[in-house]
Amino acid sequence: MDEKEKDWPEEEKRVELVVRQVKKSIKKLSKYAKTLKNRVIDIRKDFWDDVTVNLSEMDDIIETQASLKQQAEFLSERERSHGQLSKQLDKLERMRDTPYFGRIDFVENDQNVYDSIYIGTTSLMDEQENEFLVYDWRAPIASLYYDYPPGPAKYQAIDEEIEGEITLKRQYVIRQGELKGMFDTGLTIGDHLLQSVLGKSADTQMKSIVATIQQEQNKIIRNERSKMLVVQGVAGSGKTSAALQRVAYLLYRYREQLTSDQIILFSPNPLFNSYVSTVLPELGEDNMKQTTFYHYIEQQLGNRFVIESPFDQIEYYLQKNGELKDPRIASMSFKASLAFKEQVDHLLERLKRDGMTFRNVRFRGDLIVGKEKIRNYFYALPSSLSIPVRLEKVMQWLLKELKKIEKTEEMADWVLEETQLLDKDDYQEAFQSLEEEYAYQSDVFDDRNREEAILRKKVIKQKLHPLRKKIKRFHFFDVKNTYIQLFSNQTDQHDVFPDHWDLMCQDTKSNIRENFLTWEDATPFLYFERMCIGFHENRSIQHIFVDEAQDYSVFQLAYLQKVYPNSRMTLLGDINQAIYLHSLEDVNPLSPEEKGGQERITLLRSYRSTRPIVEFTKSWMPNGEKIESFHRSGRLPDVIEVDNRDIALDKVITAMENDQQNDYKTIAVITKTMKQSRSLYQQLKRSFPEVTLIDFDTHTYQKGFNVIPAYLAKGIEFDSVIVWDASREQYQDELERNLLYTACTRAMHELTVISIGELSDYIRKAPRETFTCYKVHAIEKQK
Ligand SMILES: Nc1ncnc2c1ncn2[C@@H]1O[C@H](COP(=O)(O)OP(=O)(O)OP(=O)(O)O)[C@@H](O)[C@H]1O
Repeated sequence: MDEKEKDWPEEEKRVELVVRQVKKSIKKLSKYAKTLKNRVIDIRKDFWDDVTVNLSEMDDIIETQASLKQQAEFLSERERSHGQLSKQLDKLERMRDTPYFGRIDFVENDQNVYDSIYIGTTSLMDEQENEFLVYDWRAPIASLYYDYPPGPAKYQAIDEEIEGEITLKRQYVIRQGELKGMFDTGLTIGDHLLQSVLGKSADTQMKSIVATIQQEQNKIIRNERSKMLVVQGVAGSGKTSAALQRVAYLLYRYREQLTSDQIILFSPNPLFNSYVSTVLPELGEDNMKQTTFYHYIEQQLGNRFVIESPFDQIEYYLQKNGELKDPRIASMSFKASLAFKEQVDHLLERLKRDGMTFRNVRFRGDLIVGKEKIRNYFYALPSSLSIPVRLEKVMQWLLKELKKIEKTEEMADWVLEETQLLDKDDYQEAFQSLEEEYAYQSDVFDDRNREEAILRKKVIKQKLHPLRKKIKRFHFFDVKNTYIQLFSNQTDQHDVFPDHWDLMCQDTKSNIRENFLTWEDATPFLYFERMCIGFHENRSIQHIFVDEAQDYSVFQLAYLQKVYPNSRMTLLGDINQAIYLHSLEDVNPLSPEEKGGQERITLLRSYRSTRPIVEFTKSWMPNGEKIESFHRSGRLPDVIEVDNRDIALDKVITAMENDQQNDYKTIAVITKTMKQSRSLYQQLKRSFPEVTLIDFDTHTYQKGFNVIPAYLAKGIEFDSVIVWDASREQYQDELERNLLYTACTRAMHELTVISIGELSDYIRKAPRETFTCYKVHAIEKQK
């Protein structure tokens, strides 16, 4: 009998004991929660009984207000406590099922007794509240479990480092409050357990990985030092999982200072938002804010511009097969480059001396302040002042000018005419202010004139209101015409003009004048505008997480850093999955070049896919030999080369039928473009009416069959993936290769790649033993 078997009865007893304690705590808390709930209901019901309302004298009014405030605070304090209790109860409910998942026996140096530390998703004390029955996985001591194999180990307690030895490291499978299995493990936590977790079906919601966090992932989760943490992780290495556990860790570690609304996650697409939305609540934490960069830009500029989405941009690129001779594609590449950012910064520098363009300020068609005058005022301000400060001063000056207009126009005839058009409420208000005035001056008997004066003031205020608002929003500054100075033939801006320069200038100018921003223009324009009028800094956000960070341009990251100056950044991505032209720049945050001011963690092991899928996909990627697979077995990927679309469709249908027989829950047919997805969907619907098409606006996806373009599948995974048309014609350049890699690496258990015509050269590079190849010719089909 080995140690483990010997311990089984004792371990079983301990599970029972802890579950009993959990149940007791649930009972106690439920009782308390019920009382609190009733109390809240009572307070709400009797709210007014306990408030002293007396409005006769000023003193009474103040007293009433104070009494109201006190009562409201009392109520909200109870409501808050009730909310916290409910959360605590939810955590305990989860513990009733799985109270803990791991244990280490740790003996501190210079002591001779070991402590058994049991680790679960939440801490639990014994009844006397003397001892921890279970430690929260985020507690300092729990880091031992993730960081060390049995042997010498240390951890950072609040104010000291504690060294000692781990004498046992054990993993449990506890379900429905019963011990089902246990394993003693080395460094890799529960290879055995990981196998079984990863072998399960993919879900439409991501899972929490607390029980099996790996050492490298733990470094990401518990990193507290870096202002900028960059994680380069191969496909399926657990970047997103680690990021979410990191959010949970930070919320626990800094629970006194940090709340979930001080954390933002920038995710790649709306689908992904819902995919990860359950992880934190599963851990008993509130979700952080989540957005996509596109959504964010839309919020900033969407009321003034129509903004192309990144997905439309990528569609354009893919449909043109990345043809660099295409002027639009040349423009995308140029506008995302560091060279262009330098030009924008150069223009901003020049604008300090010259070049700011303004608009005339007019009121009812009359010129109030001309653009030249504004320009002169701006450039007469001390040049030591920044552009935003000078614009602010111009704004103040213009507002003063408006005040003057208010005075001079008051007696104009048009104002009197307009008073007739005021509505009932305005008259009522005027009447009231007259009454108040007369209350103090009972000898004045000039009400007609006084009323007219009040109404005139009202009219002029109302009429000037929109203009005042515009001035406060810097409408007098002609940002569009100032920005498009970048697109001229001025030689001080360029050493060499990029390809298709004239056409690029023409298109950019006309788009911007028509209030349309292509995706490549959107962030540079916004960056430029904010550098002029000032950034609305958000100082409350403490942490930003950027997933798929390889797809962000220099502008986008520079922008985020400016808007969230107080925030620490965690950038997660995979250079091999870069699918935007700008991602190929050296400045890509995930590119291997060392950059100052960052800490870098690299994840090389892929957990998502079976070993055969990882071996196949890595063989055609640069530095692929560094990618490690987790030893999970599976079938070799099928690669099917056919010579026409009809046979390809047949093959997709057969693969889908097989997936159905294998009982796979989530199956995706992944295409290169949206256009392909749409047409394939129409055809597949005839054989599988339940198939779903995922497009730009899909926010959640269902189990079953999905048809989806590769760039929308970023970040998510499926049991089985069928890649539609991986032919040479479709996948040629570097971005297309990355897209193909992204598509194939979405598969957890099964991968089928279909090519109409000759296979893409990338796949041809894969060693023959990494996939099963079939060639199906039309002639064979006719037989
Ligand atoms: N330590 C772990 N324990 C259990 N499962 C894990 C672990 N790490 C990763 N996984 C699983 O591996 C899969 C991939 O994880 P995740 O999506 O976080 O990877 P990723 O690096 O963000 O992938 P990609 O860049 O390809 O989108 C998920 O199913 C996740 O649950």
